[in-house]
Amino acid sequence: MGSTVTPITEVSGLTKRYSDVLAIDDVSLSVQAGQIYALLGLNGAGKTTLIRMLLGMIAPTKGAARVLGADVSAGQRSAWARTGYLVEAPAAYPELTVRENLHLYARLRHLKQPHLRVEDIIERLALTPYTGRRARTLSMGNLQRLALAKALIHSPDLLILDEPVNGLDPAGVVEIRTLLTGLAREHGTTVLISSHLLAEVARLNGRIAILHQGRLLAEHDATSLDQHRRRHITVSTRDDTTAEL
Ligand SMILES: Nc1ncnc2c1ncn2[C@@H]1O[C@H](COP(=O)(O)OP(=O)(O)OP(=O)(O)O)[C@@H](O)[C@H]1O
Repeated sequence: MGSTVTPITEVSGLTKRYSDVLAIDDVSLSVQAGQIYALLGLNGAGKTTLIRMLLGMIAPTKGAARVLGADVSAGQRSAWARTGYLVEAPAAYPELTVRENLHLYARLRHLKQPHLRVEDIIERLALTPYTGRRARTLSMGNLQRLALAKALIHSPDLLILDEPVNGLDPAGVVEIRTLLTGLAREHGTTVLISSHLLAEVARLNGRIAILHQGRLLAEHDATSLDQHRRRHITVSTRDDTTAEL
């Protein structure tokens, strides 16, 4: 038996141009099963653009991306059933309660035993006190939790999260970190996450890809980043100053 392991996500020469802006510039990377892979970059680095291409929401200008065996760059949609995602602002049906929203998502995903899944995910995302609240009355942090619950409701093999801790208080950030590392460790879930916070992604103990002005500058294992480098990784910004990520 061969021991070749197919990456969960494989990106090769991926490029996205918006008229004169090269949002993603010839990016190649691969994400292995069960890995936590963080895209780290400043505002405008291209994180959301890359994630949207991986989800098949936008087509690349050039290059290829395969996700869970599907050629998403060519419009194949088969990865959707095994992928959970959260991209940009969390969205929910504003007039439905937290529980009603989750039941709706469970139906959209054709889940068996939707009631059990909904109750389980409510507990795991600490949404129990809010189940009867309409989504429009939730705080930003709890709306973010609801969006994560939606992303996880079908126990996906791959979780793609664009800045998932935005809007969460410090305790919420720790909860989400614990949830993500637990999913990867105990369930083998692959997590692809974007962030502009180096300290936060370093704590996930996965692989970190530094994205800047659309280019993938470097990849590091979080464990190999010592405290000094964690504090001092800087990149040149467009105006030639440096900024800490
Ligand atoms: N639809 C679009 N039309 C034109 N330019 C776009 C479009 N979407 C993104 N861009 C540009 O592409 C670049 C990358 O944007 P992107 O949103 O991917 O970055 P980001 O790293 O996710 O930033 P942020 O952290 O602020 O969300 C930016 O210069 C942005 O202005």
